[in-house]
Amino acid sequence: MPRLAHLGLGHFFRAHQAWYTERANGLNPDETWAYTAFTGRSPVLAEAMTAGGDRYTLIERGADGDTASTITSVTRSIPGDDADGWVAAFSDPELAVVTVTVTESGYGDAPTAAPTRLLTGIAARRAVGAGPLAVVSCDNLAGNGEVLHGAVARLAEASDLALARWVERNVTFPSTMVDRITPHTDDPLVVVTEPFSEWVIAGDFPAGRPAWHEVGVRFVDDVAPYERRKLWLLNAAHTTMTYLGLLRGLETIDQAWGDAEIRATVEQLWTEVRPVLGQGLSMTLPDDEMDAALAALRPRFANPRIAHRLEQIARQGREKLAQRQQAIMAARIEAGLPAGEACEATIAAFDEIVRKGEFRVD
Ligand SMILES: NC(=O)c1ccc[n+]([C@@H]2O[C@H](COP(=O)([O-])OP(=O)(O)OC[C@H]3O[C@@H](n4cnc5c(N)ncnc54)[C@H](O)[C@@H]3O)[C@@H](O)[C@H]2O)c1
Ligand SMILES: O=P(O)(O)OC[C@@H](O)[C@@H](O)[C@H](O)[C@H](O)CO
Repeated sequence: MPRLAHLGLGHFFRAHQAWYTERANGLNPDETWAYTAFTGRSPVLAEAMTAGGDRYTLIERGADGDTASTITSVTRSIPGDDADGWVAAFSDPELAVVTVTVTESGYGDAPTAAPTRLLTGIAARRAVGAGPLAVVSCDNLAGNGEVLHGAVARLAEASDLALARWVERNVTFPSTMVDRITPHTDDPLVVVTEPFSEWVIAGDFPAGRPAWHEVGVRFVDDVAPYERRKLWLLNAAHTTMTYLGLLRGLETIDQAWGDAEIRATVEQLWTEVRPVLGQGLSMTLPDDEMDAALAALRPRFANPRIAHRLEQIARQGREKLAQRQQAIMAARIEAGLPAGEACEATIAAFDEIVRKGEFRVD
């Protein structure tokens, strides 16, 4: 039985966590790890993956060409509404790690959101004495592990105090910084992503994990400075390019980056972010790490072949702005600085898009 489970089978999981696992398996053929992957909502992708023998093609699309590989680390794909399949996966003592990518909206208290479903699985696991587990959020949320832990703990405390105690003793919620630009594609068995990839993890894995550390994953004591770096430099820049770009009739990130005024606004955003990047954190990354991140970001945004659509990034705009531009502005104001023109311009563009009603931002 697979020792890994995933909630939120989609594009990013297959370009990132499943890809790292595939590579770790390649280096450790005697100790391979496999995934059971559950969709978050619609069953369509699980059905397509099953019909395709759970093998899919990952295309790493650089500015100059493609590299294609077949990924086999997902061995079972299950529709998210298969409650029996979910309970069976959690009841298996072999299960060691559950990764999660359900978007920002998947952390609420709806029955279909991640916390409720995880608690159902964890309760089943406790009932059969199947042992400890790591639950790893891989969504673009600040403090994603803490957020998920808090949500699961609150639900447990409200329903069953003994279960809440069991969660505290047996389930860990590592925090992660995840990065790999992965646009959505139409073919369910083909995932297109960029060559760049990063995964930084802080936290314990009480039942073990794949040898991700052998394939570039960094294990650190505190992931917050890495998350902050990525969220405020990359994701905030995506948000700025998206709303400014849509207002100008542009369609993709590389087009927005190619617009001199938008590019200048992004560079201005990075200037606004820099003095507050470490604010409220216990450590700040060294300047040269920031410079390296920005030097890598410019060609990533310019990649003309990745076609990352602004309409995709525009979704869930309010949640994203709260974590990105509004958080940056709050940090600047707290530091006695002006709120920041690039952040204000992004929010004004978002408001204009909402007013016009041409694009979905919810
Ligand atoms: N695509 C990227 O470039 C990228 C990069 C880094 C991180 N991420 C993170 O991964 C997340 C998913 O991205 P993706 O490209 O895989 O999207 P996707 O649409 O391909 O897959 C999203 C998955 O989440 C599920 N889901 C969505 N909303 C949900 C909800 N409210 N409750 C429960 N399940 C829900 C969907 O059913 C689906 O299984 C992003 O929101 C982001 O946090 C994505
Ligand atoms: O994934 P979202 O929807 O939070 O934001 C859209 C993009 O900014 C995002 O997916 C990036 O491509 C990604 O975070 C790169 O690692």
